[in-house]
Amino acid sequence: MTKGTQADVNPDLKKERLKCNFNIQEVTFIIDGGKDKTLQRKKIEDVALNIAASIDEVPEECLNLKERYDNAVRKSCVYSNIVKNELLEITGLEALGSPGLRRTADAFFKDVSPFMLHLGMFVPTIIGQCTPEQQAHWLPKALEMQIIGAYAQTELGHGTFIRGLETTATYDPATEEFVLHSPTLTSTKWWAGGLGNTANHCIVVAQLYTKGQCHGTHPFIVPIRDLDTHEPFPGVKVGDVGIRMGFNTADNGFLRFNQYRIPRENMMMKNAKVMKDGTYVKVARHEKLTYGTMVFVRVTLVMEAAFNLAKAATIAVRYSAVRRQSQPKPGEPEPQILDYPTQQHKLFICIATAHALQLTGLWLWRTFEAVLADMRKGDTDSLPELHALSSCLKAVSTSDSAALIEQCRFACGGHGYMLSSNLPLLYSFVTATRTYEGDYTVLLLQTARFLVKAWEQAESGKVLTPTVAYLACAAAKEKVVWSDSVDGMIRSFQAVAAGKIAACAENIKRLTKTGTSLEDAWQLSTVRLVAASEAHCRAMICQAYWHEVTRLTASCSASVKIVMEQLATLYLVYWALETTGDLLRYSTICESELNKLQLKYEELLALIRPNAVGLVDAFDFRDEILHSTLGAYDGRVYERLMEEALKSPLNETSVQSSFHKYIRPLAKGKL
Ligand SMILES: CCCCCCCCCCCCCC(=O)SCCNC(=O)CCNC(=O)[C@H](O)C(C)(C)COP(=O)(O)OP(=O)(O)OC[C@H]1O[C@@H](n2cnc3c(N)ncnc32)[C@H](O)[C@@H]1OP(=O)(O)O
Ligand SMILES: Cc1cc2nc3c(=O)[nH]c(=O)nc-3n(C[C@H](O)[C@H](O)[C@H](O)COP(=O)(O)OP(=O)(O)OC[C@H]3O[C@@H](n4cnc5c(N)ncnc54)[C@H](O)[C@@H]3O)c2cc1C
Repeated sequence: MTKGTQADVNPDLKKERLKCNFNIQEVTFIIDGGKDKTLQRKKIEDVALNIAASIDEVPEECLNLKERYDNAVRKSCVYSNIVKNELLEITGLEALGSPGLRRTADAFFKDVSPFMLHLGMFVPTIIGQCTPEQQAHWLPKALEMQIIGAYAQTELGHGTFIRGLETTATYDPATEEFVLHSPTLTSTKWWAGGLGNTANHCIVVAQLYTKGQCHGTHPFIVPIRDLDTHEPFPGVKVGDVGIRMGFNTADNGFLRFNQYRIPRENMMMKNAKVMKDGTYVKVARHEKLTYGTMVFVRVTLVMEAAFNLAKAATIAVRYSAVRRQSQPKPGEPEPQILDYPTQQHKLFICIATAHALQLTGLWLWRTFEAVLADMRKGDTDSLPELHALSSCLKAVSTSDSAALIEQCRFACGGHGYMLSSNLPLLYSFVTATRTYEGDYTVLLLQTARFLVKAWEQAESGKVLTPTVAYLACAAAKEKVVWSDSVDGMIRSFQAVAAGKIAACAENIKRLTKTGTSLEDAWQLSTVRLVAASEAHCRAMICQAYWHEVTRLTASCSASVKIVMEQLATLYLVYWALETTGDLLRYSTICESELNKLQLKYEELLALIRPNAVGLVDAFDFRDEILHSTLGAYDGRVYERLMEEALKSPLNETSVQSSFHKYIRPLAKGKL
């Protein structure tokens, strides 16, 4: 954070900080994943943010589309040099996935870097899908930025259904090349970030044909532009997909091939190979290992959702401490809007959800690393559970984060609608995460497949994997008695999930018994399957969040333990109240217990209130990263709004030329 002098700080914010009764730094360490991680992040920020401070002469939003793109490329090059020459020295290759790097990127780009997919997907796919020899060839070039890559999987006609992709890669043994082709309009690659004008290489996911047989989709590394002239190669047609809701500096592109040839070695061959004579050899022990990059990105998106929500919560809570409005008690001063329980209801769940997603995200990351370690030993048994876990957590975290960021904007009233608050841009960026890397509904249905199978295993008394172990109690018809203790609430959320999964399985069984095909029975059950999957995911987040809070605060000061537990309890109670219908159906909760729960919720809001600003300070965002007139550390909201307004190009002259061209002639009847 940029603290400035105490004298500059808004007096209400100053008082809030004095009220805070826990050690902010201890909470920062928990959120970052440990003291060492915080120190490393701060080191990275110190190096990168000095440069970022002077990177934009004109506010990004005042530039036209083309200028914004050029400016984003300029900044991406400056930033890449910092990463390459300074930041990677701090942490080594590990820095690529470090929170410090993610945070400092936001100081450079209010929107998105056209290089984001280079580091976000191109490099990870080289690491995940190439043989060691291929990695030795491509990785240094990519890390040195000698080549810039994109990830082109989605086509105009298909995004979700990967097996339906139409681009073909046909092996020609005579020349030992693959021939890439886009046979239809709908086979045009569409959406890839960085592809339109920036990338000179691209990972292309295409249907592989060899010896006249199709072997399904496989990834290829494809040079698409000349490294010197940057002109597209003959046989390649590439461009920008047009203006989008957000991501307008991300350079999302389209790509078509006309019988375009690449060497055989450009097939990414870790999981499958095509030999010189065209023989296809499967290496991987699991059918879906070519989907590995998507699983990796889904895992990282859970913490990405937490990060963006934490930014929005910081902006809205600080603003709510500064903003005063209305006069509920005659003759008394207008209260800070943060004192209204309805405002606390809008905002404290945002802080709690940012914690829940961050701690669940860290736990998921460790699970991912453990599965990778198993797979290196040839054991893919835990992959289905990881796919089910990462699918639903990606879906629910991105959806919750987008909805709550919009809630933060509502909580800031009219000023939240200003671009300079940064809430609109944050929302347009995050709402895309609900769609990309697997649409919300589609991913929940993937988890549902796993859950229905797990239910069948539970019913037949088989041992269940850890994340679905709770199904055993439901299958054994054990009644869950409601209790508002933390463990009691988690058990009840699990009972809701189990009840919904059981009802889906029951419905599918009923339909198939009466002659409906399994596919149709599944489709007819999908509305409930999505709801069951979401309930499972919510129960899992509640359990992981509480477990992590207990574990991580075991050696903390008492006040930190208290405030972290208050937030986690608030999260559980909030979701119990949001899902009362489900609890009434699947647990023993009754009306008096619901009333008690509502009171508990209101008490928690009051308990958290004095620590609200301290809690968002603990996210430790420097002003250069927040980019917000409403959320800066010093709370000089009105001064900053005025300063930004004066930067508008419409304030450069007191009279616009349009007055003389149109308004005056209109008034004079001469138009
Ligand atoms: C610096 C800033 C950083 C910011 C963040 C990073 C930036 C990133 C920015 C990103 C920008 C955006 C970038 C982008 O957007 S890149 C494009 C992303 N695209 C997608 O995500 C497409 C989504 N679609 C799919 O993933 C598949 O088509 C699905 C999964 C829907 C179906 O597929 P398919 O039709 O082939 O399969 P099936 O349904 O017949 O199921 C058959 C079986 O396969 C199992 N199965 C399926 N999948 C997996 C899996 N993965 N691991 C293990 N197993 C898997 C499945 O459970 C089932 O098992 P069973 O039930 O039969 O036992
Ligand atoms: C900002 C942004 C950046 C992107 N970047 C990239 C990139 O770099 N590279 C890349 O390859 N792609 C990229 N994408 C594409 C993205 O991955 C796809 O848009 C996403 O996977 C969804 O696929 P779709 O667009 O085909 O949606 P569709 O699948 O057509 O979805 C439309 C609707 O149909 C529903 N639906 C579809 N199938 C089913 C089903 N089986 N059952 C029930 N409902 C279903 C969905 O729930 C949704 O409501 C990007 C997209 C965006 C928005």
